[in-house]
Amino acid sequence: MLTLERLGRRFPNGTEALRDASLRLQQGDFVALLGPSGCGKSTLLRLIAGLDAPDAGRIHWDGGQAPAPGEIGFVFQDATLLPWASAAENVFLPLRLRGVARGTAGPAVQAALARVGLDGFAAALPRELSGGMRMRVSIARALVSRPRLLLMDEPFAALDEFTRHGLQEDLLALWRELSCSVVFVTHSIYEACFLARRIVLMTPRPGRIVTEIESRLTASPEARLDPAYAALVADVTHALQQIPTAEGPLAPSHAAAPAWAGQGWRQDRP
Ligand SMILES: Nc1ncnc2c1ncn2[C@@H]1O[C@H](COP(=O)(O)OP(=O)(O)OP(=O)(O)O)[C@@H](O)[C@H]1O
Repeated sequence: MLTLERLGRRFPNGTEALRDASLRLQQGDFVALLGPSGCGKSTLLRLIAGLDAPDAGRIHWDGGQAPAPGEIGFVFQDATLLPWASAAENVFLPLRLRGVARGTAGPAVQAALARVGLDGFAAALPRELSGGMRMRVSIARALVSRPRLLLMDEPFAALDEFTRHGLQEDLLALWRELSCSVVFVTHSIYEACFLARRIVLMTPRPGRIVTEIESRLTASPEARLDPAYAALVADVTHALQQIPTAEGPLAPSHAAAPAWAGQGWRQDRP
């Protein structure tokens, strides 16, 4: 679907957020970008979305053409809903901005709300919804144009654990149903391991992609109780501990992986 070739981004204030970041994304992938705070994960997502431009390297879309508006959905950490507009109006917004008439958009808006379990809440205002429901509206808004690629920037970070688990499971179901690709930014090793088929690890700033671990877990709620999930978490934790920084390895412990780890398939990058 997309190749990122040695992307670099230095902001006008001199902050070098990314250096030589390379990644290949296939249609139908679910990739988690995992790395410490400030390592450039959001910057990388914004470059993919076309919301910012790299200073170095290039982004190559298969077929040579960047996606049309609506082919990429973006979900942020905050639900970012219009507070005065109903759930349905918020979901309609991206279609409205593209000139789609309200009447024509109605079925798509209803379907998107139903897909995230909010059929009965079309008329509700954001303040009448819980945090998890507001995030569902935000996801419905990203899905309403049936994007090929869904970019998610720590969408569940502000939610309680019960809500987060529910939304993670719903997201997996949506991903399977819609067969879109997902790039998901997170700080959480557990979240990355539960959701993603490919867990991509980044160095501290300037962010580079150093290691990738492939998950062989079944994408289902039961995976949380699978011993292979714990083993994958151990693999990723160990790989993070190995990431070199200017001050030494990223984590204080440089211990060997536990014997029961090793379910994931690891590929180090140059
Ligand atoms: N517009 C900007 N101008 C200057 N510096 C910026 C800008 N945007 C981001 N940065 C800096 O670039 C670095 C990477 O930021 P980014 O938000 O991509 O990191 P992140 O990995 O997503 O962080 P977090 O996990 O904490 O959200 C940070 O040091 C940040 O302060």
